[in-house]
Amino acid sequence: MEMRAIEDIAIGQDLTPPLRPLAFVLRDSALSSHCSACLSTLPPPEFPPFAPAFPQNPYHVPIDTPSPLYCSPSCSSLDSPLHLSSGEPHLHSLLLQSPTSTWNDDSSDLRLSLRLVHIFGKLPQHYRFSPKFPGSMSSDQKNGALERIAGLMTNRENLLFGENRNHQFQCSDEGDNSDENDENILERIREGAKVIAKARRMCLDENVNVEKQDEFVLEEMVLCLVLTNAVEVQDKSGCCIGVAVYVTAFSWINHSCSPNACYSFLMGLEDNVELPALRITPAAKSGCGNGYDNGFIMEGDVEKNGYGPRIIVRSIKAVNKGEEVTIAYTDLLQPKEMRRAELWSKYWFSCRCKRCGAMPEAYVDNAVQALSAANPESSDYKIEKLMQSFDNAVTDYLSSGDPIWCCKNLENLLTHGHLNNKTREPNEAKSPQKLKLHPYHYLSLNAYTALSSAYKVHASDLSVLNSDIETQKLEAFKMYKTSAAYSLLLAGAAHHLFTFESSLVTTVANFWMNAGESMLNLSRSFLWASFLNLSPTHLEFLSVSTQKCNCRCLGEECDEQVRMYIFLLSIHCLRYGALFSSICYGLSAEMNCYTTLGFLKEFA
Ligand SMILES: C[S@@+](CC[C@H](N)C(=O)[O-])C[C@H]1O[C@@H](n2cnc3c(N)ncnc32)[C@H](O)[C@@H]1O
Repeated sequence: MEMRAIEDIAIGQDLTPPLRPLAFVLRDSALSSHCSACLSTLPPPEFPPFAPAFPQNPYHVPIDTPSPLYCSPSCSSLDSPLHLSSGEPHLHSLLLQSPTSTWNDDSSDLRLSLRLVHIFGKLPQHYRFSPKFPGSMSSDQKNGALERIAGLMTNRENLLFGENRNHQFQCSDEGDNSDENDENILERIREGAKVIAKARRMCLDENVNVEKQDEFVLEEMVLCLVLTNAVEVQDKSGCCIGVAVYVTAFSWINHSCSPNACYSFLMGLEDNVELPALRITPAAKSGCGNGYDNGFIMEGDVEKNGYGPRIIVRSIKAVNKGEEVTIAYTDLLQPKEMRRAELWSKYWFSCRCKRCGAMPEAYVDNAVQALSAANPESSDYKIEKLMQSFDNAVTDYLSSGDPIWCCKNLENLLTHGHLNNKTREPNEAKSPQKLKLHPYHYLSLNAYTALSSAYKVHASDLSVLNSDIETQKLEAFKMYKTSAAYSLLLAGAAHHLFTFESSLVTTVANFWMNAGESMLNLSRSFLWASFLNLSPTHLEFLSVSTQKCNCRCLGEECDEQVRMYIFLLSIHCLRYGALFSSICYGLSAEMNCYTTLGFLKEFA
């Protein structure tokens, strides 16, 4: 199934109204920090949020389990009934009985499945299960009709029995360790489905002995449907806080590595008064009778949840009438093999989009793997080692929180490309253990992102912890500058790639906004005061900026000027970012930027 434009559509247009999810849940990690109904951030624990406290309370959840929390009684009354009646409260104790289960890391897919089993049970019969689905894609027809619930593909045949794998392995390289992966996913789904079935039976007070596979087929189907259709819900800062499954108007949109549409979320409970029309339609709809025949359902067709993060799809390229509308399921700045590996491990399909099939390879795919002119060719072995070193530096930073060590390591890798001395290529006596990357290389781009963040974190730690010590303030100031410089470099490098692959617009929008905000914060920093009142011991640092100044001003005035230039540059980056954001997210994104700029007027 695929979705097509019903008319010619210009760039930067809404393709759907904001669609409510069929069901959604928070990730385990966000359960204690966000409201489970409206997803707003909860106050810190000293001021307990609206925790269900007493058994007689209607929003009570019998808990020794990580339970949902709500920001208000109304949010609790919206979400608690579904939470309780789906069997979710029993899930945690069941998972505790199998401490080695991989579902213990995050149970959100299981919780989402439980909610969907409950919701699907209430759908009219014709939506529930369509083994003979009339509108399957032609490649699927070879393998027989697909299993669907409420029109949504379960993909169970593929995930569990690998019916489509033979075809997929022919056109992908992901099959190297496929046997092991196949076993893992099979076991994981079987185990997850059993737990869902048990939680459900406990809730219904039925016999919980679920051992034979045919006793949990429905649960398997729904869990596979979640793995195939669920979308990660991100907050404003891009953090994944939840997962949701949407109606077919969204879920039938296929992936492309060069998509013509993107999506974003609207949080909160309020509904828009004027809703944009749905401008896409299922490809198989014409000739298949009405929408019910092919399972195409809009949110109004099912019992309305009335809450949850709404999703909107927007065009990021002009789309012709009848053209397929596609979105990205993965990070488009990754090289082809990484995208394919991720799509395979997460969704179990081999991408058949034009960018993946392009011969010769698209410029962007070459660029994100480019090595510097010093070593234009190098073995995969060395690149893998370098990749590991980058990963280690970032992982160490995320786990130990030592930004300085991370920055040193990453800069060393970027500048010198040093590999661990012990790392030798097999059968190679003494290879020069260096590998320098091009600034567009995906590892460089990831490193700039990490460096920008790590410098900012360290600068903020320094300025808070040692706010009275002049040298520390100066150090913090330098770090803010370095962080801003890396975010600008990142925006510039990604922008170059965007000029060749316009679907990277969402990425560059975020990078330009980040660069603008970083420089804005730098120009507004109170640390300028200490920079301007430097003692003679710091003159060396001061001279770097004054030497470059052609005006005949005094050092202090000159620094004020530098500050103003940074400020002006930040405005340009923010405006540029806002322009791109308005394509991806609509006018509200642009307005947000101008609100920031409105504030800037006072500052100027
Ligand atoms: C969320 S569904 C999209 C709608 C789906 N085509 C359907 O018929 O319901 C995701 C599934 O669609 C298929 N799919 C999506 N994009 C694809 C692509 N670029 N190449 C191959 N298969 C794709 C895969 O089977 C994937 O698991």
